[in-house]
Amino acid sequence: MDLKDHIRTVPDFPKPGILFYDISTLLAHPAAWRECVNQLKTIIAPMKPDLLIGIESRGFLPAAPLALELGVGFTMVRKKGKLPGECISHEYDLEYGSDIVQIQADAVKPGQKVVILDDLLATGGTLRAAIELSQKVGADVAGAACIIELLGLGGRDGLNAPFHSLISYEI
Ligand SMILES: O=P(O)(O)OC[C@H]1O[C@H](OP(=O)(O)OP(=O)(O)O)[C@H](O)[C@@H]1O
Ligand SMILES: Nc1ncnc2[nH]cnc12
Repeated sequence: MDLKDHIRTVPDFPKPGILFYDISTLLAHPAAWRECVNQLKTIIAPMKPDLLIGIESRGFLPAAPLALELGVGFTMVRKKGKLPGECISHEYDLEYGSDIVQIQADAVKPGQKVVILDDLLATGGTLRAAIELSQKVGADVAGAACIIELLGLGGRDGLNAPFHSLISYEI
């Protein structure tokens, strides 16, 4: 099965000139979504993670079922102000300005081996921030994976962890 057959592209979303890669159609097709989770499992199981980390919000979608499949916990990296209790923050640069991601302070035990998931890698800024945040709270980041990788933006080059993607597009 070709997962690309189940990714919808939407021109000019969320702004003119952006071609949006929409995984809604993949999620809506149980067999294709099962195949996607299986492919992620094949890549991630050999890393033997203790915990999976999903990046808000579309990263939660592959990370949560995969954690169940692997029999490990799942935790969330979220935008600032969304998580209750004590949180650790990491600020990162955007094209214009900056943003802050957070994780709960007790979400990762020191030295725990984690794998970080998102739906899509573009510039890599979001995943890079999640990797750095995870390392800040003491995680051993064994790897990171996305369903979709947009090539030509150098996204994977700035990542301080082994990176895997299931499908890629030249943009
Ligand atoms: O590699 P980058 O250039 O950082 O872009 C990729 C990020 O952008 C999208 O998230 P978005 O901020 O749209 O949030 P969402 O998942 O809540 O829709 C996507 O889900 C990744 O997290
Ligand atoms: N082109 C794109 N499609 C979907 N999600 C994205 N996140 C960043 N760029 C994106």
